[in-house]
Amino acid sequence: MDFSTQLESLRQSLSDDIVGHVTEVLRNLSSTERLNRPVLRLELFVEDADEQRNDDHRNHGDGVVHAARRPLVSRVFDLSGTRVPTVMTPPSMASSPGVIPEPVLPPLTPCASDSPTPCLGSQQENTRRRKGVGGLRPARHRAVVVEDVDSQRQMQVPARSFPKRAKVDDDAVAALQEASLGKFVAGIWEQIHGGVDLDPQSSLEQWLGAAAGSTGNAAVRASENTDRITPPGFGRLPGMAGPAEASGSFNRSNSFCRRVTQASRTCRALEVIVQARWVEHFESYVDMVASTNPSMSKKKCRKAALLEACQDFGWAEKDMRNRMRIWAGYNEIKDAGGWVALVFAGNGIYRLCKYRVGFDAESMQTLRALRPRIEVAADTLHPTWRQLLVVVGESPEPRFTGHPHDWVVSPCGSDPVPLRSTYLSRDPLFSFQHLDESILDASVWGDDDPRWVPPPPAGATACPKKTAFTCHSCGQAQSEFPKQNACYCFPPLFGAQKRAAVQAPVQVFRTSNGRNNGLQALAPFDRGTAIGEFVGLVTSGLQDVDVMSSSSTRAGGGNRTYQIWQGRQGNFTRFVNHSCNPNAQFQSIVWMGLERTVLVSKGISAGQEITVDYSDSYWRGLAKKCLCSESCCRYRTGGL
Ligand SMILES: C[S@@+](CC[C@H](N)C(=O)[O-])C[C@H]1O[C@@H](n2cnc3c(N)ncnc32)[C@H](O)[C@@H]1O
Repeated sequence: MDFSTQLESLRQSLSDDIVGHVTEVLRNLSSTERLNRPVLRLELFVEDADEQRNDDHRNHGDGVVHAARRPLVSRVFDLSGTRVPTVMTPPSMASSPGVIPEPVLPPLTPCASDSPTPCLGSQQENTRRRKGVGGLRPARHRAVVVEDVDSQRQMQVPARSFPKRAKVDDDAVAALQEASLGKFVAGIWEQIHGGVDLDPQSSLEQWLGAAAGSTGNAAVRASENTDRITPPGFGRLPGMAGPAEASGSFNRSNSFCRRVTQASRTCRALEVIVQARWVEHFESYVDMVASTNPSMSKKKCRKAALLEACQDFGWAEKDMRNRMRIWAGYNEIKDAGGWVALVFAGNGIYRLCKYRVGFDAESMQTLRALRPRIEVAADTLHPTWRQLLVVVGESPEPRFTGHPHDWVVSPCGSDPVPLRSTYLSRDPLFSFQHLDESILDASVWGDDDPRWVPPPPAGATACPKKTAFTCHSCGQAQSEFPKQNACYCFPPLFGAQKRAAVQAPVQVFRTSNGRNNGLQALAPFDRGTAIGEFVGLVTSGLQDVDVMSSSSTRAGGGNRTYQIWQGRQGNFTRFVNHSCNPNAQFQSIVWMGLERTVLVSKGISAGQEITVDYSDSYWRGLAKKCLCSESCCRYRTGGL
């Protein structure tokens, strides 16, 4: 019997006997009653003890992760009654121990109906069925700071463990792969959301400035600005300067290199759109030659045009043909995905058009359906990108203006519609202000932010640097300055890696099954990755509207409860729907003394809807049916 057959047979017998016993015993343990959905994760490994000593070197020199290092058995059993299908753990996750953190959404009270408009009700426990209420702005009887909101429709952050980050698979063998349309589209989203600057005017200035700086040639100095653009002494490495100078010189080099890179990126986009347009010129010229020479075959007309082009370009016919084939690919992409797909294409476009893997009618149809969505993202995040199109005679006017999430896109490719229009039937006064940071409801809190968590007394911290703020999770120093910050729990939301200009790659989309809007991931989010902070109005005392309810500990002890309401102000986390089998969850964290709520991925692929579990406290007594369509749906017949 070979090794893999032996493993399979061992796996079978272990699964059926041992697992059955353990599950039965645990099912009756009273300690599991405290868990919402207790699960047992069982992982068995067979390992070579010698090999374990070299644990960091799991790639055995042949680039292959040996089968024995993967779990022999890896299964998750639902102890609440339902057996969850067997999950084979991938090698990269093989070492993550423990139970899968279940997404228990903080008792976020669901947005009653899809209307973000709240109504206030009594603060007493209300157990009868409620109807979702739409209507006017929330009226507060009185701005009351409640210490403990005991009401439904309040989301709370679960006191659960944070979904661990996926382990980087160091053993993965890097292999060159041919580009496919899927990768091409992923590259477009990456370009758009990655902070690339495609403003032709500034790029040109930067390019000239860079050229002047690097050649020292006065003839190419862009302007008197050149000295500002090109860092003095770029040819000198920071190590050659004294420590005092090194940091400043490094920062200037970073900025210079970034600007040159962006300028060359813009030039590349120009090159591709011009080449795509040239193909149209060529075809049009061939048609013209054919119409003026009716006796010539089409083939001969093409050949004549080709030879003429070869002469003008100064290239051999073979080179010209090879290039034309790739440029024709650019043109096909432009026809399906629009100019935007070319401008924001990464380097992958060359390989895609060269090898044409998956370059078929179906792929082009997919790209056609994506085009309006890509345009929404490009127009709103890079409002000047269309100025590049002037070179190919197209209008520089954006089609979509405003914030990226002012538009609701459709998976089928129909035109995006304004966000507001999707709420007007329920709430004629609907408006939504996009926030980067939560704002404090001064009528309730004055300037006393209830999210403030006092730092521990000096000396009580495990942080060696003894800075004022330490992370409650990792115990490391928190700072907005890269050199002082040692907490990397929530990049890119907080701390040194925070990139304010970069928007999370998500879009608000129209759901097809009556849930109004939802949030879709455009790029994958690894398990444990922070997607965004739940921001809105920090207030208190709202009833019968969807709010995130949290409480912080006062300096002198005791809790105070506050709510974050996203009805009129907030960010994209406002559009996350509930699922009984969610792929994200909310997590409470403290960043530099302020409690924050973060939407964290449990493992999300590009194109998936992002969902969380609103929890029982959200659905309890609610006259609404869950439409998550999961087989494990708990509320398909309505609230509990
Ligand atoms: C926080 S909002 C989510 C965004 C919302 N779909 C929208 O268009 O504004 C919560 C509301 O979405 C709807 N919703 C979310 N998940 C749902 C689900 N699984 N089934 C039915 N309705 C859901 C409910 O109307 C709920 O009040």
